[in-house]
Amino acid sequence: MPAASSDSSSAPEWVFQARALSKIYGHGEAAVHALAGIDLACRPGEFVVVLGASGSGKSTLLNLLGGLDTPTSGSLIYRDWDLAHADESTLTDYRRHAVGFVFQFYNLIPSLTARENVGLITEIAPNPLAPEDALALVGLSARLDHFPAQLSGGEQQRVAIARAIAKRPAVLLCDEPTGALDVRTGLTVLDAIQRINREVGTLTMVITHNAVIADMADRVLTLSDGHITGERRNARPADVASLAW
Ligand SMILES: Nc1ncnc2c1ncn2[C@@H]1O[C@H](COP(=O)(O)OP(=O)(O)OP(=O)(O)O)[C@@H](O)[C@H]1O
Repeated sequence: MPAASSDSSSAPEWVFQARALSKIYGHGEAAVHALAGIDLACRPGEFVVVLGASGSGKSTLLNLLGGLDTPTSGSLIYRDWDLAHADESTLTDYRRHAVGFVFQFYNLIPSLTARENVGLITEIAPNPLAPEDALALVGLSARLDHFPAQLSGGEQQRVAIARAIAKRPAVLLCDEPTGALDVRTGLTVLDAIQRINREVGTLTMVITHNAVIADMADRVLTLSDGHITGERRNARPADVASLAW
C-alpha cells in the first residue's frame, strides 16, 4: 500500500486528513469543479453531518473519503494510507477493511434473508461481528429470517446498515440514508446510525439535504459549489428522539 509519511510512534488524532482536496470532472470548457480545495480532518468516533444543495459536491466528497474515486489534486490521508495516490487494488483493500457504506437505496439481495444478507459481508472480513449481533445493533433481532420483501423500507435500510457495520469498519459513510423513507421511518434509521456511532465508536459521516439531521452531529459542515462554507459544532448532539421534525 502507498504509505503516507507519518510518525508511527504516536497514533494520529485524526482518521482522515484532507488538504486542498479537489475533484474536476471533464476537461476544458466542460470541466466541473465538483470539489474546489477542501481542508478537513476527522477524529476517531466523530459524527459529522454534511449539508449542501444539490450539486454542491457532497457525494463527490463521500466517494473520495470512501475510496470509490481519487481526487484530481490535493492530499487525502486515511491513517497511514495515501488515498489520493492509491491504485485500484489498494483502494479495494481499503474499502474492504475500513469502510462501511450506506446509500439511499438498500441493495439487498432479494433471495437472501436479513441474516444471510449480512452474512455475505462477514464471510470476507477478517474479524466480523456475527450477523445476529450486527442485526441486534440496529434493532432487528426479531427479523433475522425475513426476506427483504417481508421487511418495511426502514427495516431494509437497517439491514443495509447492519451489513455495513458487520465488518467493524473504522468509518461509516452514509449518502442520504433516509432519502427514500418517510419521516417516522427515517427516524428509526437515524436512531440505528446514532447507536452504532455511540456504542461502537465508528467515525460516521452522513450527507443529507435535511438540515434537521444536523442537530444529531458532533460537527456540521456545509458545502457550496465545492467549498466548505460553513462549519459548526454541537456542544450537545441531540438524541434522534428529540430532533424537531
Ligand atoms: N461523474 C461525473 N461526471 C461529471 N460531472 C459530475 C460527475 N459526478 C458529479 N458531477 C458534477 O459534480 C458536481 C457535484 O456533484 P455531487 O454529486 O458531488 O453533488 P451533491 O451535492 O452530492 O448533489 P446531490 O445532493 O444532488 O446528490 C455537480 O455539478 C455534478 O453535476
